[in-house]
Formats: sequence, C-alpha cells, structure tokens
Amino acid sequence: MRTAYSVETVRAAERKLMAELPEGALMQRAAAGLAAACAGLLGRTSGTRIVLLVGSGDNGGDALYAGARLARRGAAVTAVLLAPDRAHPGGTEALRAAGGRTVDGPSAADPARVMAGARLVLDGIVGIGGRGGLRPDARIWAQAAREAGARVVAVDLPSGVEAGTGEVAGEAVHADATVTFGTYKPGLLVDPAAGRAGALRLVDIGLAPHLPEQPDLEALQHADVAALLPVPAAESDKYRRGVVGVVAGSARYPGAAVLAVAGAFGGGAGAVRYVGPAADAVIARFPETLVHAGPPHKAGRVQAWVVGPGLGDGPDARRALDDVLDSDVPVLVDADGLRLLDGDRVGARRAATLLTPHAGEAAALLGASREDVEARRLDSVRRLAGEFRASVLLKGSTTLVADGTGGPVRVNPTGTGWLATAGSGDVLSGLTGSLLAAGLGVVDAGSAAAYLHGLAARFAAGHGGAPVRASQVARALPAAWRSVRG
Ligand SMILES: NC(=O)C1=CN([C@@H]2O[C@H](COP(=O)(O)OP(=O)(O)OC[C@H]3O[C@@H](n4cnc5c(N)ncnc54)[C@H](O)[C@@H]3O)[C@@H](O)[C@H]2O)[C@@H](O)CC1
Ligand SMILES: Nc1ncnc2c1ncn2[C@@H]1O[C@H](COP(=O)(O)OP(=O)(O)O)[C@@H](O)[C@H]1O
Ligand SMILES: [K+]
Repeated sequence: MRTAYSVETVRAAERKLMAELPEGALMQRAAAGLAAACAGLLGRTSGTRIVLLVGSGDNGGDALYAGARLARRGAAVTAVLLAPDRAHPGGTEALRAAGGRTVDGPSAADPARVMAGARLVLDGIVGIGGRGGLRPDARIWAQAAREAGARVVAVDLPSGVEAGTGEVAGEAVHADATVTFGTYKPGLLVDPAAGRAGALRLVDIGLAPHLPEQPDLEALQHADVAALLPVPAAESDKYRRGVVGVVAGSARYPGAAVLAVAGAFGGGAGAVRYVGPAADAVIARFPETLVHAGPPHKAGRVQAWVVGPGLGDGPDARRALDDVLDSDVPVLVDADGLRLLDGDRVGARRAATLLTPHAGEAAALLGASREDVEARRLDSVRRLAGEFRASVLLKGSTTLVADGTGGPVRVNPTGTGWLATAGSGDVLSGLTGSLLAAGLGVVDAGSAAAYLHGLAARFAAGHGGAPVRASQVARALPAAWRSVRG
C-alpha cells in the first residue's frame, strides 16, 4: 500500500524526527537519497552538466546539498539562485566547496545559455512550503529547462502544485521524475498535480515511526488487491460467492445493461440477476444471467444492488431506484440513478450506499461546475461523501474513493486515458457490485474494482496503446485478476 499524509502531518513528524537527530542530519539524508536517484537516472555523472533551480527554503537546500554530492562525483553543477540573499547558506557553501558555481537567477541575462547542454535540472524551487503556482521569475527558468531538453527531477514535489490537495493554481513544473522524502504527499497521487510529477521515487529518511497510523490517502498495490479479492472456497456455492442484482438499461440504452452485467460477471459473483427492460439483449450476450421483469424486490435473493447505468429518467426508472434504495443490502448508484437521487433517502439507509459519479455527475450533485470538480478532486469527493452520508467513488483520470466518515481516501493508481470511452463506467459499476455482493466493504470494493478496471483497460489497450471499447475492458478483467493474483 502506498500512503500519503497531509502537509501538517508531515511537518509534525519531521519535527519529532529532527529532535532526535543532530542539526542538519535530516537534510543530508534527503540530499543523499536525491543525489543517488539522480546518479542512477543519469548513468554517468562525470562531466555531466546539471542545473539546480534553487528557491528560498529547505527544498532549495536539498537541491544544493544533492548538487554538491553530484559535483564531487565529477558533474558540472550550476545552481540558479532564484532568491540569492535567501538561498540556504550551508547548501550554497557546500556546493561551492565541491566546485559547483552559482548564478544570480533574477539578474541572469539569458536563462537559455545557463541551461545549454544540461542533461538534468533539479527543481528545488519550492516543496511543501509552496503556496500557489510558480511565480513569473521561476516560470522563466522552468520553461528554459524544458526547452533545453533536460530531464527535470522535482525535489520532493513539482514546484507550483499544492502538496496537500493535488490542485494546481497556475503554472507548475512538469517533472520527468519526482524524488520525494519520508512519505508520499497527496499532490503526488491526485491529478492534476500528479500529472506533473512523472515517475515517483520515495527516499526513506526515517520518518515512518513518527507518522500516525492512519494516512490521509491510500493507494492499493497488487498485493493489497490480491488480499481483498474473493476466491471461492472448496465448499462455496453461488450464494456464498455473492449474488449481485443489476438494475440498468432501457429500451433506448440496452447496451448499458449488457456492459454492467459483463462487469458483474468479471467481478466473480456467484450469480448475476438482471432487472429491467433490456433482458433480451442481456440474455443474448450472457445466457447465464437470471432475468426478472417485475420490481427489484421481487427478483429473488440478492446481496448487493447496482442501479442506474442507462436507466433513463422515466417513472419506471425512479420507481426501480427507490425500490432498490429501500433494500437492506449495499447499493451502488451510478449514472442516471445519480440524476434521480433523493439525498434524504440515501441518508436514511442502514446498509451501505456507494455513489459512483464522474466529474460531471459530481458537479451536478454538488451544484458546482465540472471544471471545479476536476480541479479539486480530493475536496469534491470528501464533500460529496459528507453531504450524502454515503461512500463516493469519483471517476476520472484519478479515481478516488471516500467513505464519508473521514477515513483515508483511496486513490487508484491503475488506469489509462484509453478508459475514457462510452460504457466503461457501466462495466465498473457491475464489477464493483459483484465485489460488494461478495461481502467486501464499500471502500474496498470500490478501490479494488477501480484497480482491476484500470489494469484491464491497460491490458486491452496493449503495449504502446490502442483504442479500446468498454466491452474489451470487460473481456480483459480475467487477465487483470490473474495479474493481481499471480
Ligand atoms: N527541514 C528539513 O530538514 C527537511 C526538509 N525537507 C525539505 O524541505 C522542504 C520544505 O522546506 P520549507 O519549509 O523551507 O519550504 P519550501 O522550501 O517548500 O518553500 C518555502 C519558501 O518558498 C517561498 N514560496 C512559497 N510559495 C512560493 C511560490 N509559489 N513561488 C516561489 N516561492 C514560494 C516561501 O516564501 C518560503 O520562503 C520539503 O519540501 C523538503 O524538500 C526534507 O528534505 C526533509 C528534511
Ligand atoms: N482521463 C482518464 N484517465 C483514466 N481513466 C479515465 C479517464 N477519464 C475517464 N476515465 C475512466 O473511464 C470510466 C468512464 O466512466 P463514465 O464516465 O461513467 O463513462 P460511461 O458513463 O460512458 O460508462 C471511469 O472508470 C473513469 O474513471
Ligand atoms: K520542488
């Protein structure tokens, strides 16, 4: 499991750790890890030109000390001091003593000349102390680094992103890699900031014992998902494995029913019940499905419901939604179900409810704009979960799952832009419902499903990448299971 902590928590842990160590030792640990990561990335340091972009805080200090270490290995290191009178004094001295040179950033005539021939640029402009986007002078240097074609390695975080939220208010550095210290920060895992971080490398500086048990964010890895996935025991029967009910599709959108049922089979349910007007289409594709034409509560035993994909917004759709919400088993509400949703009814439920909006649906539920939700994903998912007293899975380039009780938010590390295709959300609904029916908690079910779904999409897109259809994502689910369990 990858975990991330808020800036306040990181600061508090750092204070405790620093109190145990000699002055400056922590920064040396960070710098040593950073220098080693850079050396690994470069392959050869001797004679290599490296430029450091150095701000006024300890983030710049890390860059300077790492630069000194690389200079001692033969690199030609130039530090651009963006605030020359406030640059870390010890770091500046160490770099000069190691043979590195410094340039006064604000008065340098030609950033392109300073950057010429640089293979690596270290972004030590700001770290967790940064507020707002890059300021104009820093922006010029970040752009010069890009134009020089150098690899950009961010120190702790790409400068200009909000460490605690993943928001980007203005311009931020685009890094090829980020070397972060002690723990991940939310901004490294949540878009849009995560999209600026490149490949992540965590340097152990001994912070872990001082961090609280409960992180702010969690990202599952293969082993975590493998431990969650239900596997039939010798004496399993279909009810023990879980029966999932799918209320989806309409005369207009029969495909949504087919895709949700495909996802449900891909999640390993013992049986899938389908309720709705698209039974013929469902049976044609999946003859294993148990279909029912009456109200959901008459369909027979079900351990979790999925309601909403392609349901339409007519009176039948509303009745079916309310019927399912009246049940005492976990319910996943998606798509049209979200448009018809009665918040009071959700709040009154005793069993778990999981809402799975994309940014547009989340915006409608929050009375915000889509852009707003996409810019502030973490805040949006937490607010939705709080307002609806339900768990929420917010879909998109970073899929997040929040439980509404202030527990850690799960962030999905798999996926690909190829997944942004019509119907892929329907597959995710069925898949998640299947895991709910197997008895997983809502946050586990949502995050394990998002993980498998993203992995399946990557497999379907193949090496190098190619367009995929939602049904191909469903078809790749067994491969995703095998990859995780293997
Ligand atoms: N204290 C330590 O011994 C350690 C510090 N660490 C490093 O220290 C960093 C935090 O250092 P600081 O607390 O000094 O803070 P930063 O170095 O992140 O930045 C603080 C400075 O940047 C200025 N600033 C804020 N926003 C800005 C913006 N948008 N543009 C330009 N300047 C801006 C502030 O005025 C302040 O002077 C971490 O990110 C990490 O890199 C880690 O190495 C762990 C050890
Ligand atoms: N840029 C992206 N990168 C990765 N995954 C994405 C991106 N955009 C959308 N997705 C994923 O694709 C799926 C789309 O679901 P949704 O928006 O509900 O589509 P539909 O309603 O057509 O099924 C979700 O799982 C979502 O997380
Ligand atoms: K930085």
